[in-house]
Amino acid sequence: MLGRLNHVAIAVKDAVQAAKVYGAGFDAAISEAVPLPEHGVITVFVTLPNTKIEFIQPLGEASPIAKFLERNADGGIHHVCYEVPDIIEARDRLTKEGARVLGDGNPKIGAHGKPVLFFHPKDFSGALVEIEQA
Ligand SMILES: CC[C@H](C(=O)O)C(=O)SCCNC(=O)CCNC(=O)[C@H](O)C(C)(C)COP(=O)(O)OP(=O)(O)OC[C@H]1O[C@@H](n2cnc3c(N)ncnc32)[C@H](O)[C@@H]1OP(=O)(O)O
Ligand SMILES: [Co+2]
Repeated sequence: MLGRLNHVAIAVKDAVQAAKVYGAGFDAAISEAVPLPEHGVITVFVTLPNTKIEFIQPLGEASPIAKFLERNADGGIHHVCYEVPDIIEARDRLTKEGARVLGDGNPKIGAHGKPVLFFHPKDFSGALVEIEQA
């Protein structure tokens, strides 16, 4: 049921600035900054051969990453995103195992135009986990 590692997200104050060193230092492909108001973030993606780095910057007053950045002023690894073949089946299996799905439990469309869900970090050894419909 577990697919590819779709991305590793790093929360930062300035996503464009944070991605610069990846472009200049690694000659990596950097996306445009994309605001996702429904998720309270601006995203900038760095493409790797086998996954992506997702830089996320707070957007709006109620950004879910605001407190994370208060705790980690220089930024920090925020979440990992795994692809799953069937997001509803994955949600139901994980909640049956006791993992707490965040929000109302219904998938929302994420940065790649696919349904996504998040699970509480306390149920995944301190790591915030996102799943994305492959
Ligand atoms: C979907 C678009 C895009 C995509 O890829 O497609 C994105 O990924 S958008 C990403 C931004 N959206 C989200 O992160 C949604 C899910 N996140 C949340 O709902 C919150 O961030 C939440 C509930 C995980 C934490 O919110 P907050 O920090 O405001 O809550 P607390 O301060 O009460 O924290 C509770 C507890 O969890 C620890 N914590 C918080 N964030 C993380 C984290 N990223 N990794 C690990 N642990 C985290 C925090 O330290 C608290 O622990 P405690 O021991 O109680 O102090
Ligand atoms: Co993400």
